[in-house]
Amino acid sequence: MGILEKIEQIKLELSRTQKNKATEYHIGLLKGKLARYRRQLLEPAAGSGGSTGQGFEVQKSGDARVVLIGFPSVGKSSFLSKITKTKSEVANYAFTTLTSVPGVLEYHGAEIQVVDLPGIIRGASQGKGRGRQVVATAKTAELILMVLDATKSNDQREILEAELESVGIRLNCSKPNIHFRVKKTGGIKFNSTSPPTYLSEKICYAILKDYKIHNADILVRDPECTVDDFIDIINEDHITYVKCLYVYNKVDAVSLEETDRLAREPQTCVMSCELDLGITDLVEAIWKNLNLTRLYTKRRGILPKLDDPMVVRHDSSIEKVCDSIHKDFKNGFKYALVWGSSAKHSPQKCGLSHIVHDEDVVQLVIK
Ligand SMILES: Nc1nc2c(ncn2[C@@H]2O[C@H](COP(=O)(O)OP(=O)(O)OP(=O)(O)O)[C@@H](O)[C@H]2O)c(=O)[nH]1
Repeated sequence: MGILEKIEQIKLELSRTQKNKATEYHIGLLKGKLARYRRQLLEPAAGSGGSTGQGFEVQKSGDARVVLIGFPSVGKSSFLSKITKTKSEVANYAFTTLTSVPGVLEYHGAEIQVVDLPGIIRGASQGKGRGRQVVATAKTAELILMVLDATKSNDQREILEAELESVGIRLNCSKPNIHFRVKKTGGIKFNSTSPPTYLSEKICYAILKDYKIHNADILVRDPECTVDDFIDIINEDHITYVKCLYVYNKVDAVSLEETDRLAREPQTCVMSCELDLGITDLVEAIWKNLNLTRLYTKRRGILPKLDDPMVVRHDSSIEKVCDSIHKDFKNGFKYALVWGSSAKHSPQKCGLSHIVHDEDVVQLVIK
């Protein structure tokens, strides 16, 4: 039996099994197996080089990457052509976007790469080479924009969420608070800081046995952790936690009440590409969600260039700043002078571990 059939069989069994206390052990085991097969499906077959020739690859560039995911004809190309310099083909028939069209959004001095992913993740959960690369691209994004059609039912969102979930992409959540370490000897040790509500030692042992892991330390630090969380932790290398903004387009075609209702949902923006509504608010929401830090670098005795910031990730240290200038830069580093909200006094003399804030001014002093 191929992996795809095995996956289908487990999904069928899961849908047929009633959820209750008596079946939770069985369900947990099935979920563990499902995650294992899905992982295998996404791993490139040995010798294939991970590609089928009709590859999909977009070089990462700029300060951050945003990917657009959505069903055909929801308006992804229209949106992309509004916010970026790249012109992409717009047509009123499905599947215009056959290959990816990367564009660059310039905002607050940052260059944000926006990639329109071809189709949805469909192919990937079927183990197709191209779909696999689409998933890999989505996993390198700092933000996913799920573009939805406000005139259609919410099924579109549920289908996309399930697709992303099945390829190991977790939206708007953080890694479960479980410490897990595989060891060479010593058997399996299960501990928790307070009694877990949903996880049991028995189910963790059974799942690990199925994964052929016989020696490991488990420490559950959050009592609300579930079996799904535990499975994510043992498959950690294949799971990516990404922020997602839900974007409802075509609100010109729905009532004001409906637009208002959608706009009030968490992590949601509404827009109409046709009427040019909500686009600037969405761009601002993208910026806020990316949480980038702008730094103005200066030389001694010269005012900083306020129109040309250097952009680094949130919570970056001076070391990261040096690395983004040049990989050897920190070898010659002596100290940094920092002005702005991260400095206790202006300027503060800082070392490599100092964490910078948005709009700080930094002067790097080298030996
Ligand atoms: N009413 C309305 N129609 C829109 C809006 N934005 C886009 N459309 C229409 O929707 C159709 C699809 O737009 P595209 O931008 O090509 O959609 P897409 O998601 O890129 O589609 P694919 O390339 O097939 O994936 C076009 O006919 C657009 O004119 C909008 O805000 N309101």
